[in-house]
Amino acid sequence: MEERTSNSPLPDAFVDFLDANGLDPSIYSASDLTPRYIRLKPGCESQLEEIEAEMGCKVEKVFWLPGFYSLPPNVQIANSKAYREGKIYGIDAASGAAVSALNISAGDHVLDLCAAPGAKLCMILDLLGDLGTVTGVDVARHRLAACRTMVQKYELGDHCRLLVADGTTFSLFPTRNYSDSKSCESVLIGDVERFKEWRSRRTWKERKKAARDRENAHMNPGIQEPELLFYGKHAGVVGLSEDELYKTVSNSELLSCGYDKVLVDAECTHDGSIKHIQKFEHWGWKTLQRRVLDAERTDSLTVLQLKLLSNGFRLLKVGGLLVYSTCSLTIAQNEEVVAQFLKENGSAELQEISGAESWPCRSGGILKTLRFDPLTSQTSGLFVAMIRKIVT
Ligand SMILES: C[S@@+](CC[C@H](N)C(=O)[O-])C[C@H]1O[C@@H](n2cnc3c(N)ncnc32)[C@H](O)[C@@H]1O
Repeated sequence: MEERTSNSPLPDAFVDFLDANGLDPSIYSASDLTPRYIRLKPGCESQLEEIEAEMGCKVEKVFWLPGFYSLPPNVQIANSKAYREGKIYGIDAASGAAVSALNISAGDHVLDLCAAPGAKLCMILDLLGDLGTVTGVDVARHRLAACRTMVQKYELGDHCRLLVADGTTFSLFPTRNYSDSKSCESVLIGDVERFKEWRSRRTWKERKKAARDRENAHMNPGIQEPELLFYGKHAGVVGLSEDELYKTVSNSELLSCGYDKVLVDAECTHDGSIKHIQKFEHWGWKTLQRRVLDAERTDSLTVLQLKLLSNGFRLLKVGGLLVYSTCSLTIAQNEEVVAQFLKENGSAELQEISGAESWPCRSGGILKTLRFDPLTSQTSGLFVAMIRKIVT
C-alpha cells in the first residue's frame, strides 16, 4: 500500500475502509483537537491546583463524568509527578462512560473479560472500594503483566485477581469469601495446599510449577487451565485450594453464583481511535492493511467478538448487567454482533443506560446502544451496549 497521498489527516486506504463500512470520515476531522483525558484517584481532588501548576495547563472537570478531567490534546502526562505518584491515570472519557454504564456498586463481583492493559479495570476497582471482587482476564500474558503493574502502581489490587485465559471459554465463577463460596457448593475436603497471601517474589518451587504449567498448556492447547498472574488480599483467592479456585461451574449454577457485572471490551480493529490509526505511519501501511482493513480480519474478529460476548453473558448471574464495548465504529463489529447475540439469547435484554442522557454521544444503529466519536463527543470513538440477564 502507498503512503498517504491526500491532504486529509487520514491515510487514503483508511478513508476507503470507512467508506466501505458506511462511516463518514468527517467524524475524525476533530481528532487533532480531541482533548486528553485523565481520571483522578478518589481523594486527590484537593490537589488539583497543584497538578495543574505542575502540568502547566488547564485541567478541566468533565461535567458529565465524575472523576474525569480534560487536558489540551498534546500534553504528555507520563512525566508528571502526579502520574508517577499514582494520582492520575490516562483513560479516554468514552472508555470511562462504558465503565460508568455498569453502575458498579460496593460488593459487586465484576468480570472484565478483555482486561489488558487495564485502564478500565483500574476504574472498576476505584469504583468498587472495599467490598466485592474484580476478575481481570486476558489472553495475552505480556499485556496482562502490564495490567498487573498498573494495578499495583495505583494500589488498587486488594480485591483483584488477574488470569491469563481465553475469554471465549473462561469458566471460573467469582471468588467470594470462603463462607460465601460454601453456599455455591464449593466444599472443603481433606488437608490440601491452599493459596497464601500473594508475594511479588515467587519462591523457586512456585516459579518451577508455573513454568511446568505453561509448558503443559503449550503441549496441550486443548486443555489449558487459566494462569493466575496476580491476586490481592481480599480477592477471595487466599485460603482456597487449587481445586476450589479452578472449579468450573455449570450453566445452571451460574444463574445464581455468576458475576454481578461483566465488561466485554472486545478485541477489535481499533478504527475509532485515530491516534491508534496514525501510529501505522511508523508501523508501516502494510500492517494497517493486515490488522485493520483486511475484510478477513474483520470477519474473524466478529466471530471472536460474538464468542466473547456470549461467554461473558453465560458467566453473568440472573439480574446481572453486561456492557459490550469496542473502539471500532464499524457496524459489523458492533450492532451486527449485538443483534446476532440477542437473536441467540432469549434471556438477554438490551437496557437503556442510566445517566447517559447527559453524555455527548449519539444513538447507535440499535435503539439503546450508544456511539461516541471525536466530532460528536470530543472523545475517541467507542460503541457501548448494555445488556441485562433476565429470567425466561
Ligand atoms: C480493546 S483491548 C482491551 C482494553 C482494556 N479493556 C483496557 O481498558 O485497557 C482488547 C483486549 O482483548 C484481548 N483479547 C483478545 N482475544 C482475547 C480472548 N480470546 N480472550 C481474552 N482476551 C482477549 C487482547 O489481548 C486485548 O488486550
